[in-house]
Amino acid sequence: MDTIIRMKHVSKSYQLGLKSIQALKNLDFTAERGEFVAVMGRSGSGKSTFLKIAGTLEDADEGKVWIGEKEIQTLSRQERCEMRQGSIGFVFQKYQLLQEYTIWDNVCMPLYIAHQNPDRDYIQQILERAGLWERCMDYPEELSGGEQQRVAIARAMAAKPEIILADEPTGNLDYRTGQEIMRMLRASREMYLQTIVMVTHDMESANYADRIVILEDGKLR
Ligand SMILES: Nc1ncnc2c1ncn2[C@@H]1O[C@H](COP(=O)(O)OP(=O)(O)OP(=O)(O)O)[C@@H](O)[C@H]1O
Repeated sequence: MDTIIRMKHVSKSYQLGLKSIQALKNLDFTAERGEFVAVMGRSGSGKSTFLKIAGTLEDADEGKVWIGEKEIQTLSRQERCEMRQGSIGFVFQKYQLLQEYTIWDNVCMPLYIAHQNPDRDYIQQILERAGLWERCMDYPEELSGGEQQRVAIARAMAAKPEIILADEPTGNLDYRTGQEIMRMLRASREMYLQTIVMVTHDMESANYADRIVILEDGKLR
């Protein structure tokens, strides 16, 4: 097995005034290269916190996280940022596209931020696979919710990351459009051998994954 994400004994609390909220408690998790994992759990069970820590957007209070061979806690801020830009693509429930930029520029944005030149053939390929090549000079507000989420997935893939982390990617979409998004995620995993970790409330979406884990009491089972 080739482990790409490993989390060991991870704990995370938030301080709200005098109150401490424990979101994750001694959590262990591994994802193998090419695996598609769905994370479910009731509201407030820590799913987004888990994804942010796996994606190195937030630090754990305790425990360790590895992305490939790299132990995150040992990296400098700059190294961590470069690792994230190169290895991890994010998809959010609310798409988070930049309205004043075209679809093409939205998809290329992670590369512009990392001062890299887009691989134009590859970007065209992922836009074609997303069914959006003809729309690439349009703006996000001219697209439907499902189309915007397909742009967000293409954007997550722009830097050819090994890992895609998706937080409720179908949460804003109707059933049929949600299924389209899941098929797109699954197909891109098969084409580019990415690891996908997806938080969802929706059992239909979770069924596209190879494995479903449940977050409960700050731990996965
Ligand atoms: N920045 C923060 N400050 C304070 N508390 C927070 C913060 N982020 C999360 N929490 C708390 O941590 C717990 C876990 O939150 P998290 O967003 O990870 O849950 P979730 O399972 O993703 O929830 P949902 O399904 O409703 O999106 C919740 O009790 C939440 O209120």
